[in-house]
Amino acid sequence: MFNVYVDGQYGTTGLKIQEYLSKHENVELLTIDYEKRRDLQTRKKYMNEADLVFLCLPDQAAREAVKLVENNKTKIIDASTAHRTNDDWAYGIPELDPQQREKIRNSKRVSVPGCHATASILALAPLVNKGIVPSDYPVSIFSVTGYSGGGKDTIARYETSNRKTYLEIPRHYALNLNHKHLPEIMKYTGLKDKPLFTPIICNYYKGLAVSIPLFPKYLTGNKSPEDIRDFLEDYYSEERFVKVINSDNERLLEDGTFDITGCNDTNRADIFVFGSSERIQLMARLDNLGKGASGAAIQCMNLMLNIPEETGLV
Ligand SMILES: NC(=O)C1=CN([C@@H]2O[C@H](COP(=O)(O)OP(=O)(O)OC[C@H]3O[C@@H](n4cnc5c(N)ncnc54)[C@H](OP(=O)(O)O)[C@@H]3O)[C@@H](O)[C@H]2O)C=CC1
Ligand SMILES: CC(=O)N[C@@H](CCC(=O)OP(=O)(O)O)C(=O)O
Repeated sequence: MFNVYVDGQYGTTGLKIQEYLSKHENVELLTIDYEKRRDLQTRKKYMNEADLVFLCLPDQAAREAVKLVENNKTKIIDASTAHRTNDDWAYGIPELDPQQREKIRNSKRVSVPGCHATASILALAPLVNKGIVPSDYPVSIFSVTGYSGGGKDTIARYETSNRKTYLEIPRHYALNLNHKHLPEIMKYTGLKDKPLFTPIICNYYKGLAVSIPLFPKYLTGNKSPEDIRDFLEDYYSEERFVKVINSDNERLLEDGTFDITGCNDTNRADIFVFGSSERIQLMARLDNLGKGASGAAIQCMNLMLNIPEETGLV
């Protein structure tokens, strides 16, 4: 049995991680009283008692929390953006390449990827790595997400009875074109130029999908959608949590539209390749609180504690 502590356990990702841990047979959860959740000494005590700590905090608080661990035993998984491009931390996508799972397994410090970043990297990284999408390709990523990705303050704004009318409609954000997930997307796909990334937050709780247009005549070898789909299917063929969806019956709803919530309540990411010999739409969907955050954190924990990777996950 491993002792596990969640710092920020009353926040959105923290509560979701706790939900997973409460059903996990290999771990004992160290709980902190709600009133003590920001008390430095109590947090420090739990962190140093634990075999593994999840940080579910804002970036600056996560950086400070790392310093509270004063022993060599406690492993840390950080859900924030603070350490995602730091080479001393392993990046928490086991499916990234053939080495990544081992890196996570052997690391005491693992950073959980951003939700938009996970979907974008799973779709693009193998293609850039193989040279099919040139590393200087002008990539554009369009992402539609539920509001839980914004954390408890955003959730409260959406769920109050007298909410602003504009929250009822989809809203583009990060229009400074400098969203915080861009550095990790560049680092782990190998893209040389910053993608044009447009996220849109909508009036539903969870579920996210990225759409990435690709024009075959600018890809290496003028690839068709079938070529790209076959390549990705082969690349992820051994993976339990990444699926390339091939059949049209599974791809679309009965009226021909796409279901952004199709991976909700799972730790799965689904990849889709639509299009023709002229235009391709590469898409990936996930639960932003599942494979996009807390599910990915549990998957990494299992690896770091040498527990079967899929334990507690569907
Ligand atoms: N929501 C999502 O889909 C995802 C979130 N993340 C990342 O996970 C982290 C947590 O996000 P999320 O759960 O959504 O955020 P929330 O705002 O829902 O929760 C954050 C929690 O951290 C606590 N907290 C804040 N500052 C401190 C501090 N100095 N000391 C101790 N506790 C503190 C808050 O306490 P209090 O109750 O007092 O406010 C709150 O409980 C963020 O870095 C976020 O970027 C990553 C992937 C996806
Ligand atoms: C809807 C919404 O606001 N989503 C968040 C991302 C959620 C996520 O992946 O978490 P990190 O903050 O840890 O990167 C955003 O785009 O900033």
